[in-house]
Amino acid sequence: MTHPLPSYLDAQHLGPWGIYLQQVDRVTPFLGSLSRWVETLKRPKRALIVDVPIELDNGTMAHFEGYRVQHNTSRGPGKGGVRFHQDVTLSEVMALSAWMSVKNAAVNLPFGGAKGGIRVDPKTLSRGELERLTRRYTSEIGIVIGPTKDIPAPDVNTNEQIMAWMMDTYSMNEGATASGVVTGKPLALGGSLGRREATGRGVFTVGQEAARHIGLDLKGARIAVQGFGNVGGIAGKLFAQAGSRVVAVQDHGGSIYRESGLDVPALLAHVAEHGCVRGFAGAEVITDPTFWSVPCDILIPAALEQQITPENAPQIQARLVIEGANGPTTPQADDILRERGVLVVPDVLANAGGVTVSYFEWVQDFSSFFWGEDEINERLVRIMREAFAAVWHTAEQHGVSLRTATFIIACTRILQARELRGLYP
Ligand SMILES: NC(=O)C1=CN([C@@H]2O[C@H](COP(=O)(O)OP(=O)(O)OC[C@H]3O[C@@H](n4cnc5c(N)ncnc54)[C@H](OP(=O)(O)O)[C@@H]3O)[C@@H](O)[C@H]2O)C=CC1
Ligand SMILES: O=C(O)CCC(=O)C(=O)O
Repeated sequence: MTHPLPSYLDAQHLGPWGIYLQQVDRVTPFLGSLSRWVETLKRPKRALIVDVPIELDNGTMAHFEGYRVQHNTSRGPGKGGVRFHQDVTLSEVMALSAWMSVKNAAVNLPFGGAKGGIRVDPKTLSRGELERLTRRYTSEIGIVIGPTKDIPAPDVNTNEQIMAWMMDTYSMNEGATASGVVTGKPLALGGSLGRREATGRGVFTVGQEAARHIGLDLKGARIAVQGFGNVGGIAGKLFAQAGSRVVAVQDHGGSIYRESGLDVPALLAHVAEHGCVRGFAGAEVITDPTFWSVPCDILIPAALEQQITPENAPQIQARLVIEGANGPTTPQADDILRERGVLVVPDVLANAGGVTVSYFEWVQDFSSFFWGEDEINERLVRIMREAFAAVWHTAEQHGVSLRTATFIIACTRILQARELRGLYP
């Protein structure tokens, strides 16, 4: 017997988790007999909320709320990043963990889905405070993570240094160095070549494939990017290297535009120095709402969820949207874009490059044998291309969007694993 979902698990509940549930509803008719088990996708396996108290530099105490959610582990240990952001909520982390289950299955990695986060604006913390926060959070979630249980990685506002502190804290508690407990580590601690660039490289690779399918030449193609951090910055760089023109970029600091194309290396250097695109000399400033209607061929949302909405979807000029971010497009906006003939390469496929190289890192840590960068990039590109081809074929076969096609492939794999493991009567 199935009880009604609690309100925070309800599809009508606005927010990322509600969006994820609507996506599951859309895939269910395509799951055949496996649709009997679809309820398992509609609730996380395990959700941990932790209090993270730290001493601030001024001697006072502060308490932050942290989360680690394991959505599904049918296909392997939980895998997914950790986000430090002032707007992080349990519902958001639940959705991000579920998208990890789908993503990992879509590119056929032997992982389930998990995600973590702390509700904090890390920009307000000193380095020492950030380290104490990271270590206490790791200690608190230490009861559910581990190299064969659940392996965190970087996400928004987290990086190699934070992964190093997480690895060290977990190892201290275990009494042995456990490099496989997190990925996205510095190279000197068992990190992998190519991990930092992997998500952007994956975005670029599926972009190449999608552009080829719709007859869009990347040379001279105009690109708009929202979010110029790890994902958006690297993707922008790779498109520019391929001869595309990055004409518009938006981050928290504002939006900038240059019809003939921004100088991407100079913009990356500016962001590294100043923290945002504001003040970049070689561009005109545009308003944030105008960003969505700039003339462009490819739009890459690479910031946060729910950025492409029914309000701005009708204005988008691009023929192709490649979702670098997780959950950037609401289901209603998805429908508007589809009706308008805009092709959307969904997050659960487009940004899978990061976790794919995280998988390589995890394998390298276990074998204590490290691969060369060319080998890593070749394997990454091959996996992304094969996954894209399978999704394209499934979309044509069923007459559905690339998002629903990716969900068909991934949810079938997850539910088959569930069934084979005999978790059902
Ligand atoms: N890192 C990874 O390997 C992966 C990341 N992703 C997803 O990609 C997205 C970006 O992550 P990542 O690049 O790692 O994060 P970063 O922290 O490196 O960068 C985030 C970027 O988004 C910008 N941003 C944040 N909020 C807004 C906003 N409201 N409007 C405009 N810009 C905003 C930030 O600007 P500012 O600095 O000014 O705040 C920054 O440029 C997230 O959705 C993440 O989940 C997906 C797969 C893997
Ligand atoms: O590299 C990883 O394990 C996870 C990356 C991630 O958080 C994501 O794909 O959203």
